[in-house]
Amino acid sequence: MGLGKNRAIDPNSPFKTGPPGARKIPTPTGRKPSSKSESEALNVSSSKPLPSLTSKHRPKNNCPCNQSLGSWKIDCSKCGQFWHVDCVGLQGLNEKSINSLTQYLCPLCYVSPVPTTETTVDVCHICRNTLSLQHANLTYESSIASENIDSLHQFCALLGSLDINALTKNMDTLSQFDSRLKHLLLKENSLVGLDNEIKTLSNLLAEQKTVTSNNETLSKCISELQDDIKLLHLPSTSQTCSDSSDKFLEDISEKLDRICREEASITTGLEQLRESLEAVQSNHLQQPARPSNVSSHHLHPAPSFPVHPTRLPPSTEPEIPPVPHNQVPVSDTKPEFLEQAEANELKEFLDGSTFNEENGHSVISFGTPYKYNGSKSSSEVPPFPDCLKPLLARINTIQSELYGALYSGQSHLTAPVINSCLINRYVGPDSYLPRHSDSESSIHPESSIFTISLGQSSDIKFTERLSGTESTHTCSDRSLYIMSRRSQEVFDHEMEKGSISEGTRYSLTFRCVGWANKNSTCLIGDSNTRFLKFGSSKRGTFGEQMPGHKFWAPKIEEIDPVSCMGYSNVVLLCGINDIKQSNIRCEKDVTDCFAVLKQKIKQIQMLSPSVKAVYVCPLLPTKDLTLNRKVNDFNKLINFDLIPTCKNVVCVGGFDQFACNRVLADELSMLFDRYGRYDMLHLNRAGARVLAGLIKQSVFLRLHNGVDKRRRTGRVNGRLYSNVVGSRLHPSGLLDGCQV
Ligand SMILES: O=C(O)CCC(=O)C(=O)O
Ligand SMILES: [Fe+2]
Repeated sequence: MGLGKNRAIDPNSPFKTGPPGARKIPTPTGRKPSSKSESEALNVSSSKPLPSLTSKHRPKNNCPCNQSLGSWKIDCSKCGQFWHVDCVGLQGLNEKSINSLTQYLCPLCYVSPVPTTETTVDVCHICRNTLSLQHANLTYESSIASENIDSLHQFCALLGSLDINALTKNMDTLSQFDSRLKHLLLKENSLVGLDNEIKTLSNLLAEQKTVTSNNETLSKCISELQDDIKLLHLPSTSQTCSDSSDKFLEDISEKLDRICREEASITTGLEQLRESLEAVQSNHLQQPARPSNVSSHHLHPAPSFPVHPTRLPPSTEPEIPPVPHNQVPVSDTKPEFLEQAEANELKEFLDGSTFNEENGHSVISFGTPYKYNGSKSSSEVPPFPDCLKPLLARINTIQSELYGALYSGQSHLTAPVINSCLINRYVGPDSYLPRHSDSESSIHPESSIFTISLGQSSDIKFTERLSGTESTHTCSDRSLYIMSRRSQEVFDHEMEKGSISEGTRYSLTFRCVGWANKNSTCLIGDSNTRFLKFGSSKRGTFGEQMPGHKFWAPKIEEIDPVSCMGYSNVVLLCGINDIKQSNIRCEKDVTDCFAVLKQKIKQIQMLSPSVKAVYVCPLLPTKDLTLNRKVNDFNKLINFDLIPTCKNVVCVGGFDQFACNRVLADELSMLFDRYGRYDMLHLNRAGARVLAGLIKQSVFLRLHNGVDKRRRTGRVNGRLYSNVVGSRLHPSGLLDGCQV
């Protein structure tokens, strides 16, 4: 044990000759030096010469202080000289600790390399130790430095021998190879798609042939049938005739059955062929075609709706299970919502107002302008008149109650505020309201539409678009009915001619509208979205130009397509909790997780025609390299399968910023989780800020066709946006899959 070596030695230790002492023998109670000679001896700077430390005749059993101080003695492992522990600055050492020392070098034997004992008889021992330590450090550092210099030399030599030109060329070739590979992969994808389409078409054509031959059989059957009928008409001549007529009837019913079956198969075949041809022509393979006039409000007569959404050929895509939309045409009604007096006052006000003619009825508006297709009113809309204000307040109370019930326990959220009123006037049985839905993107997706009826009662007809199911709601005088904005994605409503008899009906329709709702965003994500907040307050991450709502989906299966209904943008950040499960081992398992995500995206698009684009965030890198391999597999599928094959799906770009040395960057992530464990995958607030910026950037770039209007530039943070979001992630070179 080298304890003595590293201990600072008390410079005041007196070195005096004295009576011998023994280690482990405690001396009587210690005392402070009191005599003049003692205090002089303690002063190293005193002119009095130090005792000769090299004296051969120095008695070793006595501490050189020559005092019998009350402390333990310790002997030097080298020279055997005994010292009081106090004299060598080791106060506090007791018998046990002295015995546990394996080695102790006394101040006389501990030799500092610089300066040497020969030159430093007069040098204080502290200085010797300090210098020795510094020297040791220096030696160590210079030994390392020389090693480093060696490697530096080797590196420089290597650099010198490199042919930089050849290297650059090789890099170019490699990157060309890389892009060709991506191109080929893409091509292969679309070739497979085309191949499948051709197969389906040729199958259908084959069926068509059968159809033609079926047609021939059909006409043959019909003529046989006609013959049979003729025969039946012949007068019966014998008894056997009734038997044979039974037989005839049997034959006929059999033939009729056959005809029905064949006719059904012909119709289906033709229908399929037509659908498929349409799909190929319009290259519109996923979304159910939405008739262009559906969203137009108060303008067109009832359009026809496809009963089935157009599907991809069955061999390429699995059938998408339909999602229950959980919506009803009318979510609530209140029969006598208005008091008679209030109703009379309102009627009087409306009878004296000037309305503008529209299709089948006339209108007047108040508050925030509500724009819809076919609207003829000017953009100058008067504020709410005093007689409508109490009604508006009552409706807002109901709106906040509805919102509160929908998002109970989330008191930080603010309910939509009803701010617009459109009043329709219908006069007599010729008046009507064309089939439409109130699905304008300016209407708050989480709000409801409130309609109060005054005067003649009438029927409002609702049609579920996909199934064609119809229902009717009767609106009596002074009543209120409520429709959710979400329900507008799946139901149309109209008032048919003849719905009211002679007289006038007013309908006062209240909505929450605003220009920013056109960019309403539904963010569905896992724990890495926890710091993201909608709202224009200081703490909001997306600002007032991008209002929205956050929904929690830790796993892909928990993404609820219903929550997206009525939003313009859907942002998805989900999947890491799926692929990190221990049963997800190989690429195929990751592909299965991805397939669920793809299916969810299609369901969202099928369910909600308002959704203009689905923005998919690639999975963030984690700090686990093994997990990152699965992350890469998943992200590859997003870029090489999802984006090229799905319309209106955008990959949020710029995620390479989150990685440093192939793992989630420390400065953007949490170090520890709330249990104090090392956190592998969560962004910290700085990371969340970057994430929000990237999402916002993707949404705004697409919204403005590649120009970031917030900065009035095609550049993002001074970099070309194509470098930030596009080219790196999207192999086809399209702007991150954006198909505006
Ligand atoms: O008159 C009604 O009850 C319906 C009015 C309506 O649908 C509308 O204004 O959008
Ligand atoms: Fe409407």
